[in-house]
Amino acid sequence: MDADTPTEEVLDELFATIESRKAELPEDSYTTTLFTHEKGENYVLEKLGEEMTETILAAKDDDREELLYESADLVYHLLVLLSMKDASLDDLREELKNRF
Ligand SMILES: N=c1c2ncn([C@@H]3O[C@H](COP(=O)(O)OP(=O)(O)OP(=O)(O)O)[C@@H](O)[C@H]3O)c2ncn1[C@@H]1O[C@H](COP(=O)(O)O)[C@@H](O)[C@H]1O
Repeated sequence: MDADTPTEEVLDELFATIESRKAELPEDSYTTTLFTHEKGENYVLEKLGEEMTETILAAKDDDREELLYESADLVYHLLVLLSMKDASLDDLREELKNRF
């Protein structure tokens, strides 16, 4: 993903990057550390809990900038979890669509 990615394609690009990290496990990648952590998926679950808490605190503080920053951390870690469980962004879209 780079700065030229159209905004509406960012989630797809991010998920594709996560899938690529999962397949290739490059050494200098934060995403790789999530896929290879000694605590396994529990580490990602802990990170999700932390990011959720930080998101809630930002909302309670009415700190819009922090809310967006922590929400982005939360969404990124959620996408890593979906990838870890062999679910895709399209699976998530399908689930949401079924609720219309
Ligand atoms: N979107 C993200 C992304 N969001 C959050 N993070 C990392 O998630 C970690 C969050 O951990 P913490 O909350 O402990 O860190 P923090 O935010 O500095 O600390 P707090 O102030 O929130 O407590 C940080 O190390 C962030 O760098 C991310 N790391 C990577 N990505 C994307 O994934 C792509 C691939 O990244 P690599 O795998 O590193 O190549 C990147 O190009 C980005 O597009």
